[in-house]
Order: sequence, then C-alpha cells, then structure tokens
Amino acid sequence: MQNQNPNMEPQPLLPKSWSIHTRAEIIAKYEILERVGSGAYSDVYKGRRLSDNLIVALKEVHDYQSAFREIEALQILQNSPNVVLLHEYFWREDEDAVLVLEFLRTDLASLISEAKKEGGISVGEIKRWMVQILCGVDACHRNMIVHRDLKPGNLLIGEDGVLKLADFGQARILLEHDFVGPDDNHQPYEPDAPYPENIDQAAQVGDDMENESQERCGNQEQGIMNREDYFRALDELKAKHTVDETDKETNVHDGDTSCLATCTGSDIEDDFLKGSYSYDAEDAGDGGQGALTSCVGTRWFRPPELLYGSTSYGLEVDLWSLGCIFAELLTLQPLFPGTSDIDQLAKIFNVLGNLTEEVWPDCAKLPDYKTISFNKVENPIGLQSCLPSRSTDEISLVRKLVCYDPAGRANAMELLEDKYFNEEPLPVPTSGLHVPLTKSGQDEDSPRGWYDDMGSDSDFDEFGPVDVTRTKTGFSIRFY
Ligand SMILES: Nc1ncnc2c1ncn2[C@@H]1O[C@H](COP(=O)(O)OP(=O)(O)OP(=O)(O)O)[C@@H](O)[C@H]1O
Repeated sequence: MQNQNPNMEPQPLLPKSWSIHTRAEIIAKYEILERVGSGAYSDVYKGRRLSDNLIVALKEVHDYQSAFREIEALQILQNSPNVVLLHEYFWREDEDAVLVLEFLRTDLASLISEAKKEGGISVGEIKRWMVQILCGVDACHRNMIVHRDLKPGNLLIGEDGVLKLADFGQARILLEHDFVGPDDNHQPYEPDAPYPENIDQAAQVGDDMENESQERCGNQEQGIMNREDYFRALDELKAKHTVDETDKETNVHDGDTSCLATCTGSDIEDDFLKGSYSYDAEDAGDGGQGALTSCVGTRWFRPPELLYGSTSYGLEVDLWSLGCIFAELLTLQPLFPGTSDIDQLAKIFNVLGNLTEEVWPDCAKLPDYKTISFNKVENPIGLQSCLPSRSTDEISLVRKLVCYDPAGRANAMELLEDKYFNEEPLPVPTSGLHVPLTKSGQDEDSPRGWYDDMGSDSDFDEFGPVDVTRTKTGFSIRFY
C-alpha cells in the first residue's frame, strides 16, 4: 500500500475481498494503487489506467443488486456534468462487479468538517456548491432516477471544484429505460463493449424533458423545452411512475416495510415493532424487480415518510435530503442528527412540530403512522432557530425542501431559478472554490470517518431515556 505514514504503526484497513487483485482482466488494464474507502457494499481503490496513466477509482461492489443499480443509473446519467463518470465496468459470473469511475479526491462532508475548523464558507461559495448539487439532482430527476442516499459523503468533489453525485447503489429508476444490464445469470465480461449499445436510447428519455436550467448546469448539447411543457411532462411521468402499491402490474411498488426500527439485521432482534414489517422486501421479495423499501438513505437525511415506512414515495425523498444538506452547508452542523429512527422523528418534530393531517393530510396513511404516537410538541423551535444568523432567503430555501408534504417540496429546477442564486453575492466560479486536499477520515480507523458512521443505521439502544407504553393501536413514546 502506498501513502502510509512511515512514522505511524500501519493500520491496515482490510477490504471485504481481495478478489480485485486477482482479476486478470482488471490488472491487465489498471494498476491498483491503494484502497481509498469502503462502504456497506463496496471497497474502493485508487488505480492507474496503464494505457494513458489516467487516475481512476475502482469500485468493487460485493452486492449484486447494488452494482446493478449503480451501473444502470450511471449509464443513463453519463452526460451529466454533476454526476460521477463511469468509464467502464467489469462483471462476469461469480465475481463482484468492478466499476471504473473517475477519481474524485474529496467530498462535501470533508469540506464541511474542514470549514468548521477554518471559520466557515463564504456565501458565494455556498451558492456555487448548492448550484452544482441542484444540477446533479435535476439530472437524476429529469431521468426519473431517485438517488435515495443523498448526503454530504456521497457528493464527491474533484480538484477543479466540480462536485458530482456518487454512490448510486440505492438508486431506483421510476421509469422504464431500454437498458440491457447484467441479468440474473450475470453477463460475461466483454472487453470491447464496456457499455450496452442502447445507452443512447436510455439517455434519450431524459433528453425529452429538457429546459433552460440545462445551460446553467453546463449541459448545452440538448434541445430546449419550455418550462410549462417540462412541468407537464414531469407531472405526467410522476403520476404514471410514482411508486404505487395499488398497481402492482405496471408500476414499481413497495414491499411491506417499515423504517421506524429497521435496516440492520441486528436491530431486528430488539425491535419492538417487528411484527409490523418485513425486512427489506425490496431485496427479499421479488428479486428487486418491482418493490421499493423505506429502508434507504442515511438516517439524518431520511424524510419522515420513509421513517414512517412509506410504501408510495417518489423523487421527493431526495428533496428532503437536499434540504438537510443545504442546512448543513449553511451552519456546518447536521440539521437532524437522530441517534435512532425514533429519535430522528423526535428531532424533526421538535423543529417543525408534530406531523399531523393538518400539515399533510395523507400522513395518516403512512404504514406506521398509527402504530406509534409522539408527545405533542407544544412549541416547535422552527427552522429559523436551527439556522441562526443566516439570511431570510437562505432559511426560506431550506424551508422549501424540509417540508412535510412531499408534494409541497420545491424541485431542483425551481430552486435553480430561485432569486437567491441570482443576486449578490453571486455564486463564485467553480475555479474559485476552496477544495480540501484530502477526504476527512482517510487516516482514521474508519476510512469513511466519523461522519458517515453517525446516523447510518437504525440503532434502538442509542436514543435517550424513553417511556414506551402500549396503546390500542400500537405504542406511545415519551421522551425525557
Ligand atoms: N469516484 C470516486 N473517487 C474517489 N473516491 C471514491 C469514489 N467513489 C467512492 N469513493 C469513496 O469510497 C468510499 C465508498 O464509496 P461508496 O459510498 O460509493 O460505497 P458504498 O458501499 O455504496 O457506500 P455506502 O455505505 O455509503 O452506501 C467512500 O469513502 C467514497 O468517498
């Protein structure tokens, strides 16, 4: 391994698998330099392409479904400047998929933790980071791709200051594209044909929903669709493809899942709601071909509908996460740092007030809504208190996203047109952004650092003292 500090006792970070080093087709084309990180499903290595010395990231994905999703989404989004570029992938029977991605040296989580030490981020820089994030999310959503795990650690940043959405392992496409990916039998590796021929057809679906925000996002090759047509097309698509369990033949639908107390196998043992859900039906139920699960995303960025086990969600889940990310960019602190799924809801209620039918009439239909009841929060502190010393426009921007009714959340394109981004101080040019030299946590025990470990999964024993009492319909929880 390179880049180890010779003065320190080496702390080898053991990958889940060494198979990448034994894959002849990979080492014939790439030199594997060092492991740069790992996630729930993957080990990621820095590599060098032998033909031209290009530095790349080699992501070895240990989970078939996660690899399939990431490849499928990245192929569709290949022309999006704010989405990580997939150079090629290797996949053959009985082997983990290896994705060859452009290498990006740091991420937004590192930027935030560095800014905390160095006294903050200027408004012009915050705006440029936000515009780039919005462009990436807009690209996903116009292709009806819901990322489902937006968080600062998954927003990678290159040395040139260009920010790119990454980690599409939990993404779902709410629209059928003509993609031919590895099927259940795993497609053999074809060295001369790294991408399916029909990527262009797949990307075409997105091309049909273009608009003026393309120019802002640097994607100027495509034609123009006016704003009205864009929203009409988007509404039609949403109506057709929002996850709906009532239409199991044609639509993507959910399994019977709950997220209030789920997500890790170990949690299930201690879960007093366990009778009310089955664990990740998406993976277990139908081979992942149709069902969605509420157990997606990192807890701090997960919207209330998922925490309550929604079985009919759409692109809007990403918009809530976006609001949490923006708030964090503005304050350098996580907005809702829940220590368990229930604590997560409690933290949200403490700020926004309880989730009731008055604020979102459909909330009572959420699977776990009646299963668990919370104390009434008499005096919610409001978003403004969470964003001290930030401007009214900034608070209003976050408010447009962190809103209970998913239909009320502003979409990425609407936000790109928000006056906030068009008035002084204007977003600085990308070249004027300060970019951290490394990823935080790279030298720590966990390559992902403390940040990603916080709030990454359900954990019932982490929240503070509570009094749980049975009610007719489920449980009542009182926090102290
Ligand atoms: N293109 C890249 N360039 C540089 N580092 C990368 C790249 N892609 C991923 N990484 C790093 O590798 C680590 C794991 O990547 P990633 O989050 O994509 O994996 P994952 O298994 O899907 O993770 P998670 O558990 O968050 O779902 C992270 O630290 C990430 O920053």
